[in-house]
Amino acid sequence: MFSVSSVSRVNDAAIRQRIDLKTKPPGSLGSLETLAAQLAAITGTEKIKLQKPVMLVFAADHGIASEGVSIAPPQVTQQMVTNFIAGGAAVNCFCQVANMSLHVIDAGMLSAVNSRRVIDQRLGSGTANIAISPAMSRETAEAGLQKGADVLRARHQEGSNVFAFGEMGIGNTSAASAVLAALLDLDTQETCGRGTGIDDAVFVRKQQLLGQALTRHRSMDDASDTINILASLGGFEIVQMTGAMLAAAEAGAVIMVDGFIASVAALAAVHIAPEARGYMVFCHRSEEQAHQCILDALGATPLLDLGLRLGEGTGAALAYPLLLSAQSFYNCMASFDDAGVTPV
Ligand SMILES: O=C(O)c1ccc[n+]([C@@H]2O[C@H](COP(=O)([O-])O)[C@@H](O)[C@H]2O)c1
Ligand SMILES: Cc1cc2nc[nH]c2cc1C
Repeated sequence: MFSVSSVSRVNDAAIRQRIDLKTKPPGSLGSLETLAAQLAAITGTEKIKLQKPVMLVFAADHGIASEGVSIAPPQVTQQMVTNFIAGGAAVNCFCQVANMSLHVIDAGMLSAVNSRRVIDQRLGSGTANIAISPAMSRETAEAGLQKGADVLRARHQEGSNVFAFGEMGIGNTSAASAVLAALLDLDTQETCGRGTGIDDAVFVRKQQLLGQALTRHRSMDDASDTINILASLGGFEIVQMTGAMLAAAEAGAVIMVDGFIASVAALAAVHIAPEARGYMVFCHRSEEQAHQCILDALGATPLLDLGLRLGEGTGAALAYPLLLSAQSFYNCMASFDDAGVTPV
């Protein structure tokens, strides 16, 4: 379904040398040097070229939300989508600062919003309750991967080569924690977190429900197959983000991963096509406790650590200026020769 090539390593030495010849002690720009090297390998050794940055926010609802596993009721998903298109959410503010264009995708909310500013990619009216039955059929999960890929390819054709991934979905930390447990063969006690900020009693109930979901899932045939995991435990936004990330990697574009839920989609994408990992920039460390399991599994050090746990793509929008700074120093900073600086 996806044909992803590894990020080329042939110019690694030239990229490293170019960074080392800039007017600074070697390594003194720290993680920004690693980031610049990655962006150069993806977009061009001579010059990093980040073009038309796009934020894609995938929204969907979750059957398990009916169990009260969030601080908010499911209607908030749609209310926040209305807020996104009105320009009033945190992600709108940060995209404006970063000069990123924001696109909102209805991947399957309880009901559609009547607006041409929402991209309709509905896979249904929310998933089934994963504690009781599969979230969706395998066919729906496959259609979701395809729909996610379609929206990405359309933006890529318009000239974008850097894509940030955010989401909105009441109950989606439950789905993401369940998918994570299945992908990494962990216990749901390790992957369950507090999402929007649930109290102790709700947390215990959420752990119980996720345990039930995993027991149900593990009794299925081919329970370790990634698409089966997404179908059984995932969400419509998670599966579409996975497809869109795979299409971005296929197109040779930069993938900016936001918080916990987007990182679970990234992990699923890497399980489907390991080559996709090289295109991914992990933008921030989420407060959701199991985020670290994903970062460890993918060998990722996030750019920011601000204690965020909002989602929406906020951490990715906040990180985009760092990508621009990496681009700027790589493309514009003088070399020792250019500037006549002789450190030894
Ligand atoms: O991405 C994250 O790191 C993150 C961590 C906690 C919560 N969220 C957001 O909060 C919602 C999910 O939380 P919950 O408690 O409803 O499962 C969903 O809309 C996410 O965007 C997002
Ligand atoms: C208000 C609100 C805003 C959000 N944005 C992302 N997830 C959210 C969850 C809630 C509850």
